[in-house]
Amino acid sequence: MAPVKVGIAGLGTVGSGTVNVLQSSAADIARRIGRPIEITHIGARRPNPHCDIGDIRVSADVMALADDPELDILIELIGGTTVARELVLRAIANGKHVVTANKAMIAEHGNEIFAAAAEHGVDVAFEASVAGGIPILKALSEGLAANRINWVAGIINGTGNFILTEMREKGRDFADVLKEAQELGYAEADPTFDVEGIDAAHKLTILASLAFGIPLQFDKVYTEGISKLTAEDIRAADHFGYVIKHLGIARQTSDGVELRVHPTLVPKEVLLANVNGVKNGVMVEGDAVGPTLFYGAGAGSLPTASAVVADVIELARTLAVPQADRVPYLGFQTNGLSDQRVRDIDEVECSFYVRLHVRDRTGVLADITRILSEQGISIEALHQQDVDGDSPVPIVLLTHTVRESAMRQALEQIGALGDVIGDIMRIRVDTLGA
Ligand SMILES: NC(=O)C1=CN([C@@H]2O[C@H](COP(=O)(O)OP(=O)(O)OC[C@H]3O[C@@H](n4cnc5c(N)ncnc54)[C@H](O)[C@@H]3O)[C@@H](O)[C@H]2O)C=CC1
Ligand SMILES: N[C@@H](CC=O)C(=O)O
Ligand code: NA
Repeated sequence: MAPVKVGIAGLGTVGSGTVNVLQSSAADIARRIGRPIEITHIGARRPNPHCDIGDIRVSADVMALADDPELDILIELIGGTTVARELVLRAIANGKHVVTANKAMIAEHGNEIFAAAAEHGVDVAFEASVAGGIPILKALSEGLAANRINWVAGIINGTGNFILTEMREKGRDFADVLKEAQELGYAEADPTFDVEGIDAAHKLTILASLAFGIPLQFDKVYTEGISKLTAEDIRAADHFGYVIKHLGIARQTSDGVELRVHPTLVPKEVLLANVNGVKNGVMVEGDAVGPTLFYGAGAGSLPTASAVVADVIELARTLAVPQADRVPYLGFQTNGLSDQRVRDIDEVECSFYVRLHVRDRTGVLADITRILSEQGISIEALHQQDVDGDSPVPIVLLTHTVRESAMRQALEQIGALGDVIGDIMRIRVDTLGA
């Protein structure tokens, strides 16, 4: 049979990995599909020494791929949301299926892209966009399709998890580890996307849509990054029996869904607390299956290419299937998507870790506990560290479950006390069903 012809736009970390996997697994892929996959066109501004593209046609202008009548599938790996969106919409308009690793583009423009794809009868596959090589999107849209999903909680940014792990295990400096993550090809073009939680928010947007059958709503995700975490917090969390992880959490409640990305104290014995380095882990709790955990490399050239090529293989197997008969873009029929509301962060209920520094003066602790009690917040554990001389005294406490709005108001009042010095750190705690 004639080969399935694909074009690859972008020959960076993921693009070169995709070339390498398509080449190294060519014989097995042909055995799976019944015919070969051939890369016939690459969009790149410069060669990449990490892959050998032989005499494959190269265009500096990626739009040439969208207009190439030979291509069955366009693989978008340039990143960003402007040229990539234009490229993908143009390929769709020209009747091509699309595979992408671009979570920013799907989270922010996916609703528009899927509408265009439905109009032109083509598919858009994006497994690589969430948790790299872990087949979590396929798990949600197919493997767990029998379930009503209660919640999804995941470490979904490899760079951030790599930084937190190296800080905790080796006492390394934040900036130094971030630089290494960039050199290893884990970080986004703009690494603030990784450390400020934007990348995780893009991925959570996608996960939540596939879990709950809701439209993509990136603008509704509450997002906090990891850049303000200190070695002191990592040590204090450890003292109380927790590990700090940067989690994306999507939870179904009786009154709407919660969509939030923030550092979280997770009990040490929970499996997710032991997902380290660039690895990602995603927990999904379904009503029939109960809790499940998906683990693997969340970033990097070959692991991400694994997901890209799996999407290409699936499309190549099903080129003749009409779009209406395929797995829907978000796992639910577009006219079956729910319009339930997204809760405000102030409505969320959880327990909190709070760390602050105070002047060593009689009565300051009483002031703090009075304010907490006035807001209905009870303390589960409190640790006050001994210090020498007049140095500020670090106080760390854990609360019982409290509504976010009450915690916020209490911390505003505590912060205004004359004897509280500097910023107060508060981190949400989640036992993840344990
Ligand atoms: N690096 C990783 O581990 C992962 C990356 N992703 C996503 O995959 C996509 C690609 O990421 P990377 O390969 O890491 O980025 P990268 O920066 O290594 O590669 C992107 C390549 O596209 C090229 N490019 C950008 N705009 C172009 C244009 N207009 N015309 C021609 N070439 C253009 C760049 O020169 C670069 O070679 C992004 O959407 C990223 O978020 C997803 C999962 C993991
Ligand atoms: N920058 C991202 C790459 C994969 O999505 C990450 O570190 O997870
Ligand atoms: Na994935």
